[in-house]
Amino acid sequence: MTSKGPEEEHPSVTLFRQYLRIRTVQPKPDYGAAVAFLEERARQLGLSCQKVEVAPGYVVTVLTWPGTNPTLSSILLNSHTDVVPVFKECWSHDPFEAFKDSEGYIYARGAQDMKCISIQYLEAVRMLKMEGHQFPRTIHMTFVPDEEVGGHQGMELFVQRPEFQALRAGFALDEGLANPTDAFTVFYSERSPWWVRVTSTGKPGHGSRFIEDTAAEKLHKVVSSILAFREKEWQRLQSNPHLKEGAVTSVNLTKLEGGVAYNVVPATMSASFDFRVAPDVDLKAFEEQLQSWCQAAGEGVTFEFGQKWMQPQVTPTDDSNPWWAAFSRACKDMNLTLEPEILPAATDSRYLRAVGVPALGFSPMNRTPVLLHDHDERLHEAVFLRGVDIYTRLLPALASVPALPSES
Ligand code: MET
Ligand SMILES: [Zn+2]
Ligand SMILES: [Zn+2]
Repeated sequence: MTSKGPEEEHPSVTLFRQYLRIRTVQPKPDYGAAVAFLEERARQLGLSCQKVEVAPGYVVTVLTWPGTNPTLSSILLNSHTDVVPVFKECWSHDPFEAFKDSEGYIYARGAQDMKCISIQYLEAVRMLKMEGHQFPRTIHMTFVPDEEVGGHQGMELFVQRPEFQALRAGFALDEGLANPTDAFTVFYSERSPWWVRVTSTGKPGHGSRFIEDTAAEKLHKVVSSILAFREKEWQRLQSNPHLKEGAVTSVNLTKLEGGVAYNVVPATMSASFDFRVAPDVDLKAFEEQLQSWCQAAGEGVTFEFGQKWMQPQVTPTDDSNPWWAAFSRACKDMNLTLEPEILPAATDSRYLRAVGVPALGFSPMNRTPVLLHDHDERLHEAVFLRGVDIYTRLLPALASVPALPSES
């Protein structure tokens, strides 16, 4: 598939730009418009469309292309419909206009994360159907809400529903990251998000006095311990060229709260941290470490979790995994270089892997800077169209994986 001049835009690109204009932006996404768009795609493609309301106003939309052998497990192509907020004044173009510049770059929130993939799945299925193909395994496309705020009103609930069981997913594809080089990154695991709020309590009083045991002093100690740990992990990453970012634990101090006035020493202060814990870390020992940092700071220092993922899973990337074998073979046939890695961030794949569905995070965007969540998020239309081609090769391979030992 090649891109065309501005006078005759490729219809897949036009569709992509239409989808980008739907304002599914957190914290108040227009999910209704996205669902209506997807229902219309189902109608155009002749696919069944199921809507599962996992929480009031939170609909998971499932488009299904039945396979010829209903005894086999299915392929699940997942994408989320929401996008993160923007700092509009920092963009070169309106982030919800899907402006395309003269070189073919499409600027929009969601251009990389991950409205491109939703449309690439749909367009690949459309092409394959149009060419008259049919595959043994059923292909389900799931479009889920709420991923960008943790998936708690989306995939986390969906995987517990009977409608999810009924899909009989054997393998899933979900989002990954762009790769600025010629290669494509594929993610077989993720770090566990641990969002931790440390609250320190101490003696209040007049801002002019040397008060002992203040909340601020003790919070400072915890912040220092955690930032020292951050530095240690950063050095470990820097000093070992074999380690990729997802293989070490990261942490950022993301919030500081407390205080009422310059001259009043507050009795309470808190600091919030976004930890991303590497999948090989002993989580029990890690929690004990948090505990001991807080204890070492003094009395009255506690912590609570805003998010605490406890089930890191790894999808095998060797030929013992027939899904990996099919995926990597199809990529090899297309001459794509794959770089398998652990995703530094978190996606809905963690919920799928936790219920036993092997999943790979893959965003078919090479020669593209990683711009998700950034200003001027953009994707070149040629890269987008190449991605459609890539799925038209991956889907036949995955949907034709022969019956597994567990399926016969
Ligand atoms: C930790 S919830 C997931 C939200 C987002 N995908 C992130 O990694 O930050
Ligand atoms: Zn995403
Ligand atoms: Zn995101």
